[in-house]
Amino acid sequence: MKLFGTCIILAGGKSSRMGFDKQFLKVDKRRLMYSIIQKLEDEFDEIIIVTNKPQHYIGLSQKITMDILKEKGPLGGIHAGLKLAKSQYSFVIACDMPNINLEYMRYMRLNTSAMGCTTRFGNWIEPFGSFYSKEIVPDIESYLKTEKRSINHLLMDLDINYIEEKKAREFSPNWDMFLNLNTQDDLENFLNNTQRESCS
Ligand SMILES: Nc1nc2c(ncn2[C@@H]2O[C@H](COP(=O)(O)OP(=O)(O)OP(=O)(O)O)[C@@H](O)[C@H]2O)c(=O)[nH]1
Ligand SMILES: [Mg+2]
Repeated sequence: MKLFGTCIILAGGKSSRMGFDKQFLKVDKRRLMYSIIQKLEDEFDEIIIVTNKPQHYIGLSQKITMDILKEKGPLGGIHAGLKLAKSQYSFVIACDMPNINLEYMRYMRLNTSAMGCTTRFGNWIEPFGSFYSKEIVPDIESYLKTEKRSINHLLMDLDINYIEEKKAREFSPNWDMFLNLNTQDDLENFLNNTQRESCS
């Protein structure tokens, strides 16, 4: 089995804060999902999209799958993706992340051990833009049998390698590599900032 061949993109959320389904989010008239796929496809042997609307991906060469454990939030998506993954570790990202940093992904890949690698920010961890091992599938299953849904909380009990904030900021001083567009305001700010950058 390959160690790092798989990337999982989560696209099965409710987008309740944004008000429209974020898997169809467009930036500069282009689907953000397609930009994310393009950015990552040379880095991974397989890309798995875990979606609640598979009919919208017909014709794409990526692997499309759905949650097995439904209505459980992102951990349900990670679970379905890891089960299908061909490699031991998968890089897991969200469909609303426009600034994925490939340099940092490669750094994390080199530092992934045991059950995965994620970034720590004080007591918080960044659950997306992290590597997780297939090994954690049974842990997710037993965790989701309880009422709990928090990725942070689950990871506390697992043997994960953490990259500390200081190191991560060398790659992204303002933390924008973890930006995720949850609200209309997030989207507007992002569009304004990128326009400003491209004008300067
Ligand atoms: N497959 C799958 N993905 C999910 C699920 N819930 C959230 N996600 C994805 O997880 C990522 C992070 O979730 P959020 O940014 O909170 O998105 P969301 O849950 O759709 O948005 P809100 O309803 O506003 O919280 C996004 O890529 C979502 O599509 C789920 O139940 N299944
Ligand atoms: Mg989000």
